Amino acid sequence: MSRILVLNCGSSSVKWRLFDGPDTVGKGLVERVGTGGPADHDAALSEIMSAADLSGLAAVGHRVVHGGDRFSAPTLVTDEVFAAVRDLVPLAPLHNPANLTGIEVARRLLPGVPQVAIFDTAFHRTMPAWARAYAIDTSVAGKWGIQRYGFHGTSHAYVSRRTAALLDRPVEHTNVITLHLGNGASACAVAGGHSLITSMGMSPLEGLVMGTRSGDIDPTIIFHLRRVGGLGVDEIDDLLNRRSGLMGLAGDNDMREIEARRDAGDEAATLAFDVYCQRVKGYVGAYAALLGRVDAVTFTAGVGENSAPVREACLAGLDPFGIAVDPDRNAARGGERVISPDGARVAVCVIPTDEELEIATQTRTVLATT
Ligand SMILES: Nc1ncnc2c1ncn2[C@@H]1O[C@H](COP(=O)(O)OP(=O)(O)O)[C@@H](O)[C@H]1O
Ligand SMILES: CC(=O)OP(=O)(O)O
Ligand SMILES: [Mg+2]
Repeated sequence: MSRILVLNCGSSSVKWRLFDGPDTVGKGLVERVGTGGPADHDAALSEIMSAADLSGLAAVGHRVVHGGDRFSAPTLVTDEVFAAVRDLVPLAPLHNPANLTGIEVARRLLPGVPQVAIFDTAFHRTMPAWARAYAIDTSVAGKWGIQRYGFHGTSHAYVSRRTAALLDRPVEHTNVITLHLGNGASACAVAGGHSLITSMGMSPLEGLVMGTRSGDIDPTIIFHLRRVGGLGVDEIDDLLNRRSGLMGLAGDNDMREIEARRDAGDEAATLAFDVYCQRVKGYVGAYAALLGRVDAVTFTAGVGENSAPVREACLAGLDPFGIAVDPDRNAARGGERVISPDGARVAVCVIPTDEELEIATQTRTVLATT
């Protein structure tokens, strides 16, 4: 059976996994990278690739965050595809550079091994026109390619499918609100297995509060900082992408630290926690309205899988919507699980995401057709 290496370069971590057929034969995680720029990612990757036994590889599958208008399926990386991903860097400044570094390092160390790109945006290409459009002049939007794309698609697709399986329901008749809460964070309303709408937009900056990203803000803030505050456009970009979110509100992007400080009575950490969780709750309400019927709400990724206090706060007070969390089930640890009380109208689930498995599976489909 063929061996596949998967590289998932996120904004704060590099995850890698080596598959031999369906089995995982090696894996690792390098955390807290990215603060020192792409050099960080290059070093982490070179370390990984020298530590693992990469003989007999059939392919390397790469997570690529922004695929723009062009990519809606897993794609063999050619020079031309590489250039197209590079052209999208301005729309995913924390991610596409790291993804390109991953491809470059893999090409350098594994010459002749096919490289396959799996795009975060692909799952959301089914979003209806009203979910993709921003309400601005359509001629301006058309000229500059301004539209909503959505991200974390590999994760939203995987956990919504696993949610249906856990609940023993057919995917095509299951509506799930998936909450991917990692360093980057996004919500998705998945209707019958398809993305209906998601909180990230043209770039991974829109929507929920994140580790270092603001999520939704009034665009006037940008004009004001430019015109009145005298900040440059690049400074504002840096502020909103790298120095906002939990980091901006409390000086730390790691939810573990925010929780520890909140427990100790720290006001900034308490405010950061509240802004973060109330934003999630607002999206859950909005997406319940858009879906009409909600069968499940599923938490995933670093914060969603591990933080009982965040899960509790995000859904507190939603009993009138049939959404509730059982405190003991929420506090227990484990793999795929239901944390709502028995008989609740909406199942609340925790599903560990597995972007790497999904990427390996999709990489094999490309190999099978080329
Ligand atoms: N036990 C925990 N409690 C709260 N947050 C946690 C815990 N473990 C991990 N996290 C959070 O998960 C984040 C990383 O999530 P992850 O999905 O791996 O990120 P990414 O893929 O975006 O780099 C960390 O920044 C940290 O805040
Ligand atoms: C798209 C995105 O924000 O990814 P990550 O959560 O890995 O930073
Ligand atoms: Mg991630």
